[in-house]
Amino acid sequence: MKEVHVAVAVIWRDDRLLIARRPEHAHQGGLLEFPGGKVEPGETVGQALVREIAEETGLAVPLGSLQPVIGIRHDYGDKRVFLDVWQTSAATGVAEGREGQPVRWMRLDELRDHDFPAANRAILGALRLPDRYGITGPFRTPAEGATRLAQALATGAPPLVLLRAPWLEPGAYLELARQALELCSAAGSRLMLQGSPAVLASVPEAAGVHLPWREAVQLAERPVGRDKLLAVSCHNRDEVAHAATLAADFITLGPVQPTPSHPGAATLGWPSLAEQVQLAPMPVFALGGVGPGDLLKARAAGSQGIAGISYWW
Ligand SMILES: Nc1nc2c([nH]c(=O)n2[C@H]2C[C@H](O)[C@@H](COP(=O)(O)OP(=O)(O)OP(=O)(O)O)O2)c(=O)[nH]1
Repeated sequence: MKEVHVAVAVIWRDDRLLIARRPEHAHQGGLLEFPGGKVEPGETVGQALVREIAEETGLAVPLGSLQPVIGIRHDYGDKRVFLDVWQTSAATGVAEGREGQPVRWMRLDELRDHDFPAANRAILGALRLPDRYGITGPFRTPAEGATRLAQALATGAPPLVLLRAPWLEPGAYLELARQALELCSAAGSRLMLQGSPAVLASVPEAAGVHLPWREAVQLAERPVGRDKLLAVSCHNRDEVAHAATLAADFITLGPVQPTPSHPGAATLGWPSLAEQVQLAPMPVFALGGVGPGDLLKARAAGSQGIAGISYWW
């Protein structure tokens, strides 16, 4: 079955995005969707987006305002699609359903995964995730960890933080996790715990659990509910495929470049990262030797953003 290249538009106006309902008779009919449609032969994805947005909603979008969000390959059984998702906040005009479909400006927190086609889960996931994922760096004791975390958060809190301390005893890690939860919540950051799914069961207020590869490889299915985030550390395409089997909400992939925390480790480089991101059916954070200065490069490679220690710790 040939893959259909679909241009999908996330159109923002203030804090709302434009949502349409697919016609009942269409493929995935009756479900909600982002405006978009097939990329016609000879068209770039940008041209397809500008055309589809105008045809379906009456809005005008400047080509240069479109920014990549994520690319999702999905097999519906009766149809294989590559959803090429871009966003803009520069659309002008009054939105109307030009093809008879109802359209509505909705807040992100109003959108529920199951109202959309299955492939949209990753799109909504990407929109809900930030472009910076801060990982905690070296410290010795839980007390020192809490002090260092408070300092780091004060100098620029990443919206999503991973508490990484594989050298702590399980009890000490949980003690620190409870403190970290309070610190992060006061700083407006969400906290991910690192380790086995059991750590999340012990501190269920955390946003989710991030599995190191050595934990992920032991699992055959998603170990936590959909109300929590599941992340996996991946280093190559086989690991990305396994993370997909576990239905991970996002992954980190790297090291992209040499990094002080893992000296001598083999690096992927940006071109190889971009190739593997293409295959990943979930948002990917580029990890290893990257910081906010690499955000444009990371986004151009199709990833969600950057993850790292050295830039904030
Ligand atoms: N526009 C859009 N399509 C989506 C989304 N999510 C998703 O899985 N799709 C799928 C459903 C369709 O199989 C395909 C888009 O097809 P389309 O909307 O252009 O339909 P079309 O009329 O050109 O296609 P067809 O009926 O000629 O086959 O992508 C989404 O959020 N927006």
